[in-house]
Amino acid sequence: MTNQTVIVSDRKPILGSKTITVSVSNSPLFSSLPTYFTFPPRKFLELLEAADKNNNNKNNLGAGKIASWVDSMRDSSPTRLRSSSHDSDSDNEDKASWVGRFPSALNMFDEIMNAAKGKQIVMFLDYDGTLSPIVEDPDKAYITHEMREVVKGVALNFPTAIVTGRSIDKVRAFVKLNEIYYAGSHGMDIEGPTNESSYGESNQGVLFQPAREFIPMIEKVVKILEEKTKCIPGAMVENNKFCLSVHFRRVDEKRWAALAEQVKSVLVDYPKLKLTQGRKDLKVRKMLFRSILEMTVRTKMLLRFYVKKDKVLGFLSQKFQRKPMPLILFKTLLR
Ligand SMILES: O=P(O)(O)OC[C@H]1O[C@H](O[C@H]2O[C@H](CO)[C@@H](O)[C@H](O)[C@H]2O)[C@H](O)[C@@H](O)[C@@H]1O
Repeated sequence: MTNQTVIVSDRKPILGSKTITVSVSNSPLFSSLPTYFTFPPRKFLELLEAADKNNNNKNNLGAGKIASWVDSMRDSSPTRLRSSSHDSDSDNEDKASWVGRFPSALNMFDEIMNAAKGKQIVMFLDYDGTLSPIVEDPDKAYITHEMREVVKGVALNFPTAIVTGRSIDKVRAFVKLNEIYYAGSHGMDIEGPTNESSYGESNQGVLFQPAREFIPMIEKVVKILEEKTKCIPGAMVENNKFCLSVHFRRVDEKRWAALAEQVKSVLVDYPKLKLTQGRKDLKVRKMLFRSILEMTVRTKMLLRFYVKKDKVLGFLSQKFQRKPMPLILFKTLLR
């Protein structure tokens, strides 16, 4: 029997409490998982980790890299220093350019339906900037009632997962739906629906937590970073359980480079943690796990949609090996 880091929890929705670790193969609990969510074998994770180690000390970033992060962070979404009219002008220009670039899912409806014949459609939804607007305070990124109902409706028809960098507890507290999968901490924490759903399967909080042993390290780094960055007004460190984010959005742009330098200097002592740039945040995590989540669905019998970011792009992919095709999905519904 192969021992995998899959955990079956008796935790209740929203507030996690106790967990127990089980071996997965031949487990009746595991076999109750819908077949479209199978997890990669431990060996696969180990191979990825080995590849990661060979990727020579990525946190040893030069000044050039920090400068390019700062530039791309500036471009990633409007900053608080710009006026609101500028924001809406640039948003409109941006929207016009991406609308022109990608096909509309509605115009391709028949093709999508043809592609879906005999397959199970599965939905992957991003949270921040997709189901909720991007806001300055990450603790206030609320989903509207209308959007919650949309997600619930989707989940009643298709297996639906929210994939996010946040911790599951935080995103679940926002979304408050039991019918969906939550993949928190960039896919390092996966939990199934906690009640019966209309697509027939019932799970009781099945978790996949391949980086569990890193929790103490993340907690330590959160504390160090909080201490180190407290002299920079607006800087915020968010503990996402298996990873963390350092938020720049409320920091004066003139201090971004200094903040990035501080983060980098802490990470030098933690070569197992990777530093990547997000939308006005720097993320610290063990590996790029989101792609692992995407690879968990390995059957050709699926048609997968990814709905990501405020541009509301959907990514349609029939086979996990193939590069997903971007298309505009639910343009009016989700904005
Ligand atoms: O799942 P991702 O798309 O990679 O993003 C994960 C991060 O989302 C949240 O931050 C983002 O949204 C915030 C609220 O709108 C915004 O203030 C922040 O600037 C954005 O980066 C979350 O707070 C982070 O922990 C996640 O890493």
